[in-house]
Amino acid sequence: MESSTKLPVHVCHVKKTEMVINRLHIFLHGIALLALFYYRIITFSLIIKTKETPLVPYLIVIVSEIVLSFLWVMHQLATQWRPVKRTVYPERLPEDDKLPPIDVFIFTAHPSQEPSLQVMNTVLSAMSLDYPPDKLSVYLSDDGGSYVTLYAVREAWNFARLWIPFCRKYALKIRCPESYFSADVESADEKFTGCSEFAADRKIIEKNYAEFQEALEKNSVNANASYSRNHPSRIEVITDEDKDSYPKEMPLLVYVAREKRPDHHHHFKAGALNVMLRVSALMSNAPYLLVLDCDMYCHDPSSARQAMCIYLDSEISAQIGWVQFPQKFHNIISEHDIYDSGHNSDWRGLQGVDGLRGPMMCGSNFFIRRGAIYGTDRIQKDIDLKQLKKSFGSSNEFIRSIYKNCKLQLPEDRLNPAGALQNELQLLSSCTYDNDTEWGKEVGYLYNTVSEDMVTSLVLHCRGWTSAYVDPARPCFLGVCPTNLNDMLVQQTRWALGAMQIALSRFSPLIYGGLRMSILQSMFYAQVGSLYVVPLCGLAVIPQICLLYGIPLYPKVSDPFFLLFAFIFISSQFKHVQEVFSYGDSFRHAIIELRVWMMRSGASYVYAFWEAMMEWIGMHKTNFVLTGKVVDKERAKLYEQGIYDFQATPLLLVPMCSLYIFNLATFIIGIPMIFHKGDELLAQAVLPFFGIIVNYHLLEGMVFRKDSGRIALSVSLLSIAISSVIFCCGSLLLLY
Ligand SMILES: O=c1ccn([C@@H]2O[C@H](COP(=O)(O)OP(=O)(O)O[C@H]3O[C@H](CO)[C@@H](O)[C@H](O)[C@H]3O)[C@@H](O)[C@H]2O)c(=O)[nH]1
Ligand SMILES: [Mn+2]
Repeated sequence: MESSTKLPVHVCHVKKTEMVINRLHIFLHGIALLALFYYRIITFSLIIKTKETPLVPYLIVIVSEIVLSFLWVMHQLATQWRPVKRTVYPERLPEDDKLPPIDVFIFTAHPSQEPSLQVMNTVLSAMSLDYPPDKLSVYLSDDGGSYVTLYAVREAWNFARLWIPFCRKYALKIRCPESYFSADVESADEKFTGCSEFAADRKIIEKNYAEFQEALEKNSVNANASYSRNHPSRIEVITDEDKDSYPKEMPLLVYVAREKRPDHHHHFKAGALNVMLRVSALMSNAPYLLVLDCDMYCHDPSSARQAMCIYLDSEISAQIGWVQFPQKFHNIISEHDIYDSGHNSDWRGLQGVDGLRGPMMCGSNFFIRRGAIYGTDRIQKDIDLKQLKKSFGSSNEFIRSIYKNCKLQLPEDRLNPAGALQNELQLLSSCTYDNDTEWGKEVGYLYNTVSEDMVTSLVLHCRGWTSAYVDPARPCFLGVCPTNLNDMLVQQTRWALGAMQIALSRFSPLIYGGLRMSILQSMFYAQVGSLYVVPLCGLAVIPQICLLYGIPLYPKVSDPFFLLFAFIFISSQFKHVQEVFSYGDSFRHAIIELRVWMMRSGASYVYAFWEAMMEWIGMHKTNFVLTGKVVDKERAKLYEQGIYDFQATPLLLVPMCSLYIFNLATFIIGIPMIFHKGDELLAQAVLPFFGIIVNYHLLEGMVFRKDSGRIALSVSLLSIAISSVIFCCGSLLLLY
């Protein structure tokens, strides 16, 4: 024991080889970019004098190169400067009685878009985490206020009474029932093969699970009708008939539906999170919280202990605000994740930013310190109650809970809240509680964006909190991600919109963050994807038009500067492939990432840019469009075969198809021109050629495919019309 207490619970290694490669690349590529801008300044001043090339297209290309270089600098410096890898040793933690309590928050918003069986699996997996049950409380936030969900959570509690003891008795590695029963038994519990007691227990549980599943399915028939946007709040501790005692082996399970009224803005998930903070403060008030989306279950039951390795590491514990685990997905096929919905590039980036002051919160799968999110460390010692109420709202009980210093002094009637406690809970979950307080502005999760996780992380990092990224070999959490084009683009639109909303707000990363935290860290938040729409014009439209008219925008092949452009292009592609390889992915995956990035730019980023601008000038109100979670068997088949499913809304398809057709047409029509002026126009021919090859699947979808997932003829025709419009408008620019 003596020696084990001396061993570290957590070690952080700098990935030295990668760091050297990254910094060398940043240095060389950075110099090349400086040389490029030198070239552009020289040639631009020449053009002004000679007037041989139209100014406007040339300027658009320069602006595009500036934006692209800006995004490159933000990305490289923030995510590649100091990549690290953490290792944790939960077996070296102190005994269970010394571990701090944890409150788990799970969010669901719609009973039919988020099937209750999936949600309950998340609830059950969280309840069976390998953590002392008296120190674990699980809260389910139901934004749909649905009786279908309430019924499901009660049934889940009944099933948990069997499930949790079973998990503990056999120390199961998989504690999400759905995945346990669908997993290959050999791999799930190989140590018990041949054990008759285990086989008998398992059979009983399996039968009970089947009944539970059936009950939920029956009850879900009216799921859609049970969704409500107009309901009072409802907070219920789930127990059996005997409300006076709570089984010892069971963590507390609480159902929370906050009040919703049609004429109130509910601030999406951030609003729900803030209600959960307040409600849980009166019920269990754990100092640490685990936040989970309803589609993200706990796969490795040791995640809470792994997180505690960071929080209890005395060298860093005082500053650590949150511990983020990656989101990994059980519904993707890694060999052909054709929509890149595993987002491996994002997780690679988090390894990098973890070497600075830590990753952002990614909405789900993170443990956070309650005090950090309240901002309690910023409260002055002599502050009076009136001021506290201005920040935290009118509830005395809630304010008292802050000063209980997260000690568990639980109300006696919490299993069946009535009287004063019930009144307080109703107040704290009412839709007007936030009014005229600091909730959503300075306290709790911040509002006014659909990326509440990003802006809240930014502000907490600015307040001096750090964070840690733990990515063990066995995923701690597994979820569902989009496996069709439509859902992927809708999700990307929301994320890009969120980042753009933040950039246009008072929390604009480079200004707000740059002044308050390390500049490299603030660069992480400044990677605003929707800015890619600018280089999209500069690289996918203007050079192509100029190609047709024989107007060169890049140096001649015989000019030494041509090598510079070639170097920049090749070096960035090679670096990308190197990053993909070092994360353990294939070359094919690198191409998919490139292709998906182009599709996002040609669809999601365009709309996100537009919507954010419209909102900024007050012409539009954004909404949180839930990511699809219901699997359509027909469409799933296409995904399993690695074939793109173009049954997406035409709004998303038309911009990218128009750009594809435009590039294809300009390249083909431009071939004689390339032969005629190859020396001057080679670079301009490479651009459309590259786009056509990388996005060949679009051509397949429009022309060669006959199945139901092809691109509809109407979309192709509309895209041809729009590409002609692009050509005409672009040609007009050549006049200037
Ligand atoms: O008004 C709302 C809207 C959403 N949710 C919940 O928020 C979660 C995330 O929604 P989902 O549709 O699954 O979106 P994703 O795109 O998968 O979510 C990612 O992106 C979100 C920010 O855009 C983050 O909040 C998530 O944690 C992150 O996983 C789900 O549990 C929802 O039930 C609510 O509780 N209330
Ligand atoms: Mn999700």
